[in-house]
Order: sequence, then structure tokens, then C-alpha cells
Amino acid sequence: MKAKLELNFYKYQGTGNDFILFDNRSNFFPKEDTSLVAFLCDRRFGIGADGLILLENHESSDFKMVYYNSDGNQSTMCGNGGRCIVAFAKNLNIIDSETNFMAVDGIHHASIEGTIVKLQMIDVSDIQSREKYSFLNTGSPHHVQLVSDLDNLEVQLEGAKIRYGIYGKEGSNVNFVSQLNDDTFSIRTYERGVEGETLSCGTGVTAVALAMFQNQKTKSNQIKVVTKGGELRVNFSSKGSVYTNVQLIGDASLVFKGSISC
Ligand SMILES: N[C@@H](CCC[C@H](N)C(=O)O)C(=O)O
Repeated sequence: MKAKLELNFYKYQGTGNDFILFDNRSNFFPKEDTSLVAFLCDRRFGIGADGLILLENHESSDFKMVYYNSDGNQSTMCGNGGRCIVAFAKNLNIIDSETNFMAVDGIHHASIEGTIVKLQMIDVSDIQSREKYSFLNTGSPHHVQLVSDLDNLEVQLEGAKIRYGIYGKEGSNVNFVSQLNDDTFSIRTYERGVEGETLSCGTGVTAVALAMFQNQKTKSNQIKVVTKGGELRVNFSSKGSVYTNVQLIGDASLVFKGSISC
């Protein structure tokens, strides 16, 4: 029989994309236990979240971010999770208002003012544009597709079709987009690893901003993206099809903290 664990956790959200965070600087968390992570993220039997994040020590930056999707598997970069871990690190007094931290896709610079976190994302130079959609990697893989009736779209159904149909086993996150005005887009995202629609996806929001600029839907390099969980901003520099200084900006805050025995 397994010994019971008593785990102290924090729950954060960034535009409604919610995460369980652990301060794992003492390495207490059983990192290979996929079913434990899936259980903690379960909204009926566990705490409930779209993902789980460990804050760990790192030799040459302020901390390291380890990200798991709610299916229990470690995955690629999470933009909203990145903003939440910055707010968490500030709460734990590990950082003040500026930080550099390590994530799966490399070092990220970020700053925090109140509950607004500005997170630098990776540079992007490969946007594949097809007739009906674009595909790019902003730390995680993203399919971006303009649709005519975003509100009534069956995101669960259509997202799964694309995630498995076009991208196979590896999969992709899938973003459906509608243009609201010159520099503002509304999006709904199907997330790989959650296998459903989330209220917001930071790498997805970033992908939409860059793909819309690349496809000349906007001339602005300061884009507003409306998600179901609130508004995010993406600022960037561009030279040809190379995007640098990509900043994801928006709210990230503590929802509650607690302990769970499992
Ligand atoms: N919610 C995230 C994306 C998390 C990773 C994604 N589900 C994947 O596995 O590719 C975000 O805010 O970027």
C-alpha cells in the first residue's frame, strides 16, 4: 500500500486558464507520477485545473518551470502558466518585479506590476501558411484558423478533428479566430493534453497574433486578443517573417491555496 501524501498547493489563473502550483525547490514532488498529476487536475475527484506547474531551483536563473497538462503528462511551453509562475515566484519572494527563468523552450524574461505579467516568448521564424489555416510553434504547436461563426462553433468536436486528423499522434493545439477590428481578434482554443476547450491559451493567443500579422489581416504589431477568460495583449517586432521581442501581457492571480491528502 502506498503511503499517503499531504501536499500544500496554490491555485492560480491567467485569463481563466487555471493551474495548480507547487513550490518544489526541495524536490518533494513525485515528478514521474502521471496518475497523481491527472488526479490533482481532475475537477471532480481532485483540486481541478487545466495543468500543473512545479517551481524548482535552477543553477543560472531565478527558477525553473516544469509544466504538465491535465492528462498528467509533461508538455511544451504554457504561456498563461508562465505568467502564473511569475506571480507565484513574486508571492514566494523569490523575485521582485523582473525575472529570468528557465522553461522547456529556454530562458524567459518577465516583469510583473500588480497582477499584470509581461512574459517574453520565444522568437518565431517559421509560420506555415496554407489556404485555410496557419501552423506555427510559439513554444507549443498551434493551428490557427479563421472561422465565420466563432460563438456557435463546436470547438470540442472541430478541434479534436483537426488535432488528430491533421497532426496525428504528436497533435497540436487548435485556435479558431474571428477578427473584431483592425488590431483585435477573438479566439477559442482546443488544447492538446486537456483534450478540450480552455478559457484561454497564452501560446495560442501569441500564435494568433503572429499568424494574423503574417497573413496581412492586420498591420499592427500590438494586438489585442479576446479569449473566453478575458483579454490579452501581444506586442512584437518583425523583420520579414522573423518575429522577435514577442511579449504576452495580461492578468495572472492567486485563486486560493490549500492542502490535499492523496
Ligand atoms: N495553456 C497553455 C498551453 C499548454 C500546452 C499545451 N496544452 C500543449 O500541450 O501543447 C498556454 O497558455 O500556452
